[in-house]
Amino acid sequence: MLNLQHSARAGPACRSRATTRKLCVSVSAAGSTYGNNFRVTTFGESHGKGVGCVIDGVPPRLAITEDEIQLELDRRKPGQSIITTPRKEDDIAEILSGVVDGVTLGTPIAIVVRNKDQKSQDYSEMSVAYRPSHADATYDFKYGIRAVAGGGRSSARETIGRVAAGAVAKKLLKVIGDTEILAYVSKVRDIGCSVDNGAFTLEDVESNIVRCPDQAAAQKMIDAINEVRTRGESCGGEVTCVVRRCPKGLGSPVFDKLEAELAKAMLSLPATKGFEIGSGFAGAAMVGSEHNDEFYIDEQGRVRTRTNRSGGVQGGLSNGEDIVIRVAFKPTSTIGIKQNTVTRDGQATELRARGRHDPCVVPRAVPMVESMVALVLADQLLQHYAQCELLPRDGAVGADPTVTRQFAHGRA
Ligand SMILES: C=C(O[C@@H]1CC(C(=O)O)=C[C@@H](OP(=O)(O)O)[C@H]1O)C(=O)O
Repeated sequence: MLNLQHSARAGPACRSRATTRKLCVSVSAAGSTYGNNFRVTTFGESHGKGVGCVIDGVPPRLAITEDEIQLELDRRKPGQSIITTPRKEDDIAEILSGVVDGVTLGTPIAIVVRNKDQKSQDYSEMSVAYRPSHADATYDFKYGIRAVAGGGRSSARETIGRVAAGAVAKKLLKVIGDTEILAYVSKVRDIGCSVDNGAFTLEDVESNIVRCPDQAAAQKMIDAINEVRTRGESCGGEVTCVVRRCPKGLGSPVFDKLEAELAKAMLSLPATKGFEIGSGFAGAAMVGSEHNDEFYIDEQGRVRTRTNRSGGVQGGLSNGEDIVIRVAFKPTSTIGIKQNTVTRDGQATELRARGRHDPCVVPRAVPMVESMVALVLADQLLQHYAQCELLPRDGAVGADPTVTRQFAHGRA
């Protein structure tokens, strides 16, 4: 039985039958699992005992170590620089199952990170009043209860499970197709940058604390974040992600088109408000002959496109060109500026939030974006092999010889 309340008032105080419509529906398991083949469930709250993930469907005999997972978690962890939340966590990953002597068994992989530096007293005002534009209010509307301290699962801390699972997915994609997934901060407020999407490296991204390979722009971005931070304010930005050497044919028409899956994955990250692929919204102003990516055959006999306004996806399927996406993140909603809000029992009030928060989420969002892209691609890779690579092909020029040959020879 599901109660749909039409009023914005919620919680135990609001149980009026007059405002309640009752529907009989079957309630399915909700929200914390992504993927059908490479299937990831994240668990844990920001101020609970720990957070992590369970990954089911990882192929057996994949080499993966805790160090490889830790490398990604270190890029995501709080307290890493002056422009991130000062909460101090080491975020040490423990693999509990599914891996023996650094090799996957094909059984569920469980990874846990224990929480250590919770300061739950910072949330006393927020137990009474909702933070404007935070998940506080909507979690209460939906569930009638919420983990006040740290925001529970609405905290960016939940993304630890995604990043840990993403490290495994990245490794799988690297081994199968030498696929590389790299993201960087491409905008903070209105400060953009100039980066060659075909050439930047992980070292370029990690060469400064804001994670923008354009050093001059990076300094302006850092200054802008510091300026809002010292005022108790926050600001937004954009992350660009590039996938190099993505196998052709990933994505599943019609509802699971690759860009649809990528959009869902990106917009499931905290604080996201926009998604673009290839030409994105700018494509709406072009004519067809400007926008189309003309085909040609390269020196290795592969079907390529000369331009990449499609962003590596055509007809919902990867075409082998670089996948290029952009994700917009809003300003962090928890700020140290007094704002109007309401209490849980319906009184107008003001709130100046205390606690430790990111003045801008994009520097730490970089590994989160890469991880979610990896989860989408790994899931679609397994789906593709399950359906499309069992029977021989007729040698059409569009087939992907690299990936198909590796698979056929069992080198994965
Ligand atoms: C702890 C992390 O980020 C947190 C994200 C966050 C929020 O509201 O999203 C609020 C803060 O939590 P706390 O008040 O417990 O310090 C951040 O520090 C993390 O990402 O690991």
